[in-house]
Amino acid sequence: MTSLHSTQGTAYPAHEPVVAVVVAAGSGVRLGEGGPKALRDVGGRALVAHALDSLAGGGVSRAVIVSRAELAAAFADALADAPIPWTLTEGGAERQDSVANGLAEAERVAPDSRYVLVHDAARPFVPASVVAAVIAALRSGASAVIPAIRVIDTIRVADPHPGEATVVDRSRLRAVQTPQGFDLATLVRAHDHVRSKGLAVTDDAMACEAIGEHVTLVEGSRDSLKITEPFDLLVAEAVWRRRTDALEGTVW
Ligand SMILES: Nc1ccn([C@@H]2O[C@H](COP(=O)(O)OP(=O)(O)OP(=O)(O)O)[C@@H](O)[C@H]2O)c(=O)n1
Ligand SMILES: C[C@](O)(CO)[C@H](O)COP(=O)(O)O
Repeated sequence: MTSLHSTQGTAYPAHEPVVAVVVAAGSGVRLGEGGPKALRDVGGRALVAHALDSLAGGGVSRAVIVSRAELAAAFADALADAPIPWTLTEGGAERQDSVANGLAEAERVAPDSRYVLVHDAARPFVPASVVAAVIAALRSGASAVIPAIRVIDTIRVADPHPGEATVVDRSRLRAVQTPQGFDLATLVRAHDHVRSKGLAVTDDAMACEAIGEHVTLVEGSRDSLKITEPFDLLVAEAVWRRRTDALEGTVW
């Protein structure tokens, strides 16, 4: 029997499909040499494959990977044993352009998906529990959901005067992660809006706020670090080793 979940007066199946747009079209300049970032290896598996494992574990049913067409064969290799079906589409100059392209492809390949998660391939080790929490918040009626964590350093805002900076109250600060979850039609409308207005956004929740949507926070995870610089790869290796050890019963 299919159970139904009611959101704003409309009934939807509780386990309707969720599509993810996984952006992987960046240049990876800060990571440096070693090939496309999403195809870099941790624990014998490409980062994009780890990302799909995490998304599938949390309840995502199919994925649109956004990258470069000339990497299609390499992605097919890396994702030969992916846990969910995926398709590849071309990226754009900025992350927001890549997301917009991915959304168009998601509407094409997954017209039955009411919800979309937008995820950085550069965050391969997001725990499945975080993915599931984002989806649960969407199913509870939120239209835009972001995972976020507290900051652990004292933070200062740099003043215009060189060498001077002002402390800010870090108890109110949050570092924002992905996957960010949305009602698919709302996010498409948000991206159309920011493009037509020429607005630059660094994440998709910002695009939704630009059309007046409320953004809901759920707890993120430090495991979900964004692999940006070479040091981050070392941390990712450690996160992966801890996970593998946990599966094998080794205590850290
Ligand atoms: N035009 C772009 C830029 C970024 N991204 C993706 O957005 C995510 C977050 O970007 P970041 O980690 O900052 O990656 P890069 O842009 O690749 O890094 P860099 O700035 O060092 O080149 C990554 O998964 C990246 O592939 C994308 O799909 N298209
Ligand atoms: C979307 C994001 O991961 C949220 O923290 C982040 O903004 C992406 O990184 P970028 O360097 O801004 O592309």
